[in-house]
This record gives sequence, C-alpha cells and structure tokens, in this order.
Amino acid sequence: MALVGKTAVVTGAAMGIGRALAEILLENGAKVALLDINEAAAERPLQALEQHFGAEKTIFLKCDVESEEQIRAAFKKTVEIFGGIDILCNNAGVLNETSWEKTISINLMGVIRGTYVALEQMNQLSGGRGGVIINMASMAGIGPLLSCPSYTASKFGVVGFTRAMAAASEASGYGIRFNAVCPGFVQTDLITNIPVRLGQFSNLAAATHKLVDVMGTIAVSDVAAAALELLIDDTKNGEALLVLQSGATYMQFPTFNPTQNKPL
Ligand SMILES: NC(=O)C1=CN([C@@H]2O[C@H](COP(=O)(O)OP(=O)(O)OC[C@H]3O[C@@H](n4cnc5c(N)ncnc54)[C@H](O)[C@@H]3O)[C@@H](O)[C@H]2O)C=CC1
Ligand SMILES: CC/C=C\CC(=O)/C=C/C=C\C=C\C=C\[C@@H](O)[C@@H](O)C/C=C\CCC(=O)O
Repeated sequence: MALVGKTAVVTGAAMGIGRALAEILLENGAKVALLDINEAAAERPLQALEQHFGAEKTIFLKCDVESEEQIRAAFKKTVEIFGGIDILCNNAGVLNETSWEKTISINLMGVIRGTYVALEQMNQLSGGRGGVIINMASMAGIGPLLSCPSYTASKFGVVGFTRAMAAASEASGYGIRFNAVCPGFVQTDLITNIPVRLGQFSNLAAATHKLVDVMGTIAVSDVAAAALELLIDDTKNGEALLVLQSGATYMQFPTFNPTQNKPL
C-alpha cells in the first residue's frame, strides 16, 4: 500500500517509538493523527512535525487507550478532519509490574479496544476503506522476560490477538491486514529506571540489565523502518516481525493439523 495521501492513527505518539512511527508515516506522505495521554509531552514534538511536514498533515488528540469512549472520540475526530482511516498503529504501552492490571489494560486491552473501534471505520464489510493495523508487541511477546511476567503476558497477548485478527480478516473479507512488531530493547524512556518498573521482581533487575548489555539496544528509527515494511507490503498479514540489532526477522510459528493434533 502506498502511504501517500493515506490517513494514519498512532497511539502513544508523543515520544519514543510512537513518535518515530508518526515521523516515518509523514515522511512517506501520510497524514497522521497522534494520540497520547500525555498532552504536555506531545507539544514540542508536534510543533517540530508541523514545522517540517505542514500543520495540515498532523493533528494531536489527547486519548487514553484505557477508555473506549476517548478512543472512539479520537477516531471520529480523525475521520472528520482527514476523511477516513487507512492505518492504525496500536503502539501505546507501559512497563509497570507494580500494577499488572494497568499493564494488561493498556498494553493488551488498549490494542484490542483500538482495533475494535477502528474496525467500525476501516472494515470494508461496513463501508470502510480497508487498510493495515500494526500492533506494537515486543520480543517479550515471543519469549518470556523473567523480570516482567505481566508485561510478557500482555505482549504474548498482542501477538496472539494480531495473528487471530489477521486470520479472521482474511477469512471474512475485512480488507485489513494485521501485523505485530516485536522489538528487542529500544532506546526510550520505557527502559529507564528498570528496578522501579519491575515491582516485586526488582530482584531480577541485574539479570535484566545483563540481558540489555548482551542483546544491546536499537534506535526508535530502526523499529519504525521495520514497521514501514509491514505497512507497505500488501503480502504481509499475520506476521510477527522480530527487530533486533542484528536486523529484522519474521517469526515462524508451529501450525497444527487439528485432525492429528500435532505440529506439522
Ligand atoms: N522500549 C523498548 O525497549 C520496547 C518497547 N516496546 C513497546 O513499544 C511501545 C512504545 O514504547 P516506548 O516508545 O518504548 O515507550 P515510551 O514510554 O517512550 O512511550 C510510550 C508512550 O505511550 C504513551 N502512553 C502510555 N500510556 C498511555 C495510555 N493509557 N493511553 C495513551 N497513551 C499512553 C506515553 O505517554 C508515551 O508517550 C510500547 O507498547 C512498548 O511496550 C516493545 C519492545 C521494546
Ligand atoms: C526491561 C525492559 C522491558 C520491556 C521492554 C521490552 O519490551 C524489551 C524486550 C526485550 C527483550 C526481551 C527478551 C526476551 C528474551 C527471552 O524470552 C529469551 O527466551 C529469548 C526470547 C525469544 C527468542 C526469539 C527467537 O526465537 O529468536
């Protein structure tokens, strides 16, 4: 799908990976609605994006992905201003093992809420234009991160939800592709103050820092570049793209033959 003239919604767009996603979408000619709970944090990045790409190409909408009402209002405003939605990047997420409910509500349920509200606008079966939805998972959605069990659960859920939605969409004719991005450690605020973020698992902070040292970190631009391939390539549906310092790799998952109930 060519991005020129398309409309994208990015959640958690005020900083980090979400801001990088917004930038690469704008660089490729899309209009972008930047959604975030943190309006103050979005102010300066938005000014910079407006100066570079033009104010007519971007809007910021305050939105808490824990609220279906706020998501629906933001999507409605986006359609009013830009005429429709072609792309959704469910990116907002937190790392907070002290409050596992919050982690699940934002990281997993926020992706599900955003997807289901977006279907009301994007699904070709209900008059939408179709398009593509990218869900920001993590390498911790491919393999468990011992110091972050609830975060890991949220990201495994994002990968599973994405792959199931991709299959449902293809079988039903939604005209929407669904793909997950699974980065390793990325240089953002989310991986600062790790011990505080680990809550009852803070005893595993040293092991986590060691993993960061061994695996290294990547830049937000590396994640955005990997996501771009999933946005543009119309053959990509149901993928989980692992993004590490060594590059991006499409994960292979076992397929089961229900009649034999064992991996093929
Ligand atoms: N930083 C990393 O190492 C990795 C991050 N990820 C994922 O990437 C996504 C983005 O994370 P980062 O850019 O690293 O973090 P970040 O902390 O830099 O940015 C997260 C953004 O989401 C926003 N946000 C938080 N809760 C929200 C809510 N309820 N509603 C709306 N917006 C909300 C924040 O205000 C912030 O602007 C997250 O889903 C995270 O789990 C995945 C793999 C690695
Ligand atoms: C402390 C920072 C936490 C959250 C940010 C985030 O999402 C970073 C995740 C980065 C790495 C996660 C690594 C998990 C590693 C273990 O699960 C190992 O079992 C390896 C996992 C998968 C290997 C993938 C493959 O098959 O090659």
